[in-house]
Amino acid sequence: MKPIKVGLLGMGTVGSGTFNVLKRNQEEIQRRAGRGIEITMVADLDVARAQALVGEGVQVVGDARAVIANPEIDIVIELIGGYGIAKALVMEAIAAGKHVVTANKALLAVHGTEIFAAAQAKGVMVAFEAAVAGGIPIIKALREGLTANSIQWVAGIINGTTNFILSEMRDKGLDFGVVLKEAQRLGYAEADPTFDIEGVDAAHKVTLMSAIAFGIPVQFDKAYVEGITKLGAADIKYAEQLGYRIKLLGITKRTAQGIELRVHPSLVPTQRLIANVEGAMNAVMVQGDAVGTTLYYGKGAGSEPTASAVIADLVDITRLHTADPLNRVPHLAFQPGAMSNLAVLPMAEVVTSYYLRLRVADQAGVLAKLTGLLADAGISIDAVLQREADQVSQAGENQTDVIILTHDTREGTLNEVLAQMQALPTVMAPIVRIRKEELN
Ligand SMILES: NC(=O)C1=CN([C@@H]2O[C@H](COP(=O)(O)OP(=O)(O)OC[C@H]3O[C@@H](n4cnc5c(N)ncnc54)[C@H](O)[C@@H]3O)[C@@H](O)[C@H]2O)C=CC1
Ligand SMILES: N[C@@H](CC=O)C(=O)O
Ligand code: NA
Repeated sequence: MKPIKVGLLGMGTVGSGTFNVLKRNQEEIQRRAGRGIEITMVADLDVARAQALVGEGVQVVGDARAVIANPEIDIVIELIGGYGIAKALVMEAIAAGKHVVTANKALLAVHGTEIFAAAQAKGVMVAFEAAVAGGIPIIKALREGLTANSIQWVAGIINGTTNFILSEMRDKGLDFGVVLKEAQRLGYAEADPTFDIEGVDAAHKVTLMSAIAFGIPVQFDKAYVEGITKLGAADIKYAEQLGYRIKLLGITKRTAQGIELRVHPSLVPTQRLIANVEGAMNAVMVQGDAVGTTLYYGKGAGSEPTASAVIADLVDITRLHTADPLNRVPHLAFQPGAMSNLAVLPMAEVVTSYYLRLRVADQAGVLAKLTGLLADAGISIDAVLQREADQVSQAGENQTDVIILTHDTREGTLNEVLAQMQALPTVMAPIVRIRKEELN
């Protein structure tokens, strides 16, 4: 089957990430989608810059309407932003019968009712996973994964720029303005950063989540919005002393009287997971009556994290509209005919690092012997710890514990060294080995 053809409007931070990730992972994405997905036409005001980014094989134009007018294009990705030209282009793409993927939360939070109605009438999809919490699949979780639940509330850190500012101010004592400039440099901030710092961007996102969680129309105009600009450094410090962190939260909650929809700085107990979400990271908590509380964490902004969500929407649309109905949601995510025969490794081939605890005779030269065996096998040591003198008597007058952290090595190699260590007369008990995962 021929690839599905996609037109991309706006080759900026997210547009270039989308192009690059789709190109880099095209083979794997095709095996999931059941059909190739190709960006064949791009529009940007800066044609030369966009052409340099996509290379010669892709047509680049300055007029986005030329993309919409191209009958070969099935899906239009809108990554220009704002309510102006972006709204006109999205409405025109829908009118032309194209599916639309957008990261534009401002547009959907304010004009969503009109846009979704037009798409419904035309029988096309408007997909917007990237619009809320960037790369975190929160729209899919709310819309599909949690579909059995009566959702009670959703609360999240959904603006990377402000979370970055609050973290840097607290940890490094940096000035608000300096950190904001850095967030802009890193591509997190909106074209108009007042949207970030005044809570408007978070309100756009929580408005969309509220609609999906409670089945209500998008109603940005009803949201209470308070940003972080009036927050003093002293409040961040005092909150910390009282056991709280200040986070800009977007909250929407079902109550007997109606729906709460609000964005404001909030004190959150420091021991909560969400209080420890730092930098530009996002996290969304969802409370459902059946599932209880769930938490979704990840990068809410930036070029490729946001692209990840844009492409997930492209795959959804491709599957729904072109795949064999049986394989729209392939059982194992990849189309049945596109499974890989990658081998699952035997444990001996796994590479990881280790914590070792050895009960040894408390004699000179024992430690050197142990570290020598590791060195001979090419296993480097990250840290060594010997029990304190006052702990020795508990282990026995002539014995002590040695703890060794290794760097990464093959499990098979370590097993050979462990066997040699265990055979030493100075090793007095079975060696304890715990694998170590940095998970970063
Ligand atoms: N940057 C981020 O981390 C995230 C951004 N978003 C959203 O994604 C959208 C795009 O954001 P960014 O990529 O950061 O913006 P950007 O400012 O980096 O890119 C926008 C691009 O659109 C082009 N453009 C402007 N007017 C145009 C027109 N009339 N026709 C064709 N091209 C035009 C610009 O030249 C620019 O290259 C926005 O809606 C934003 O809110 C969503 C999640 C994260
Ligand atoms: N400006 C936004 C970008 C993503 O939506 C943010 O800082 O989170
Ligand atoms: Na998302």
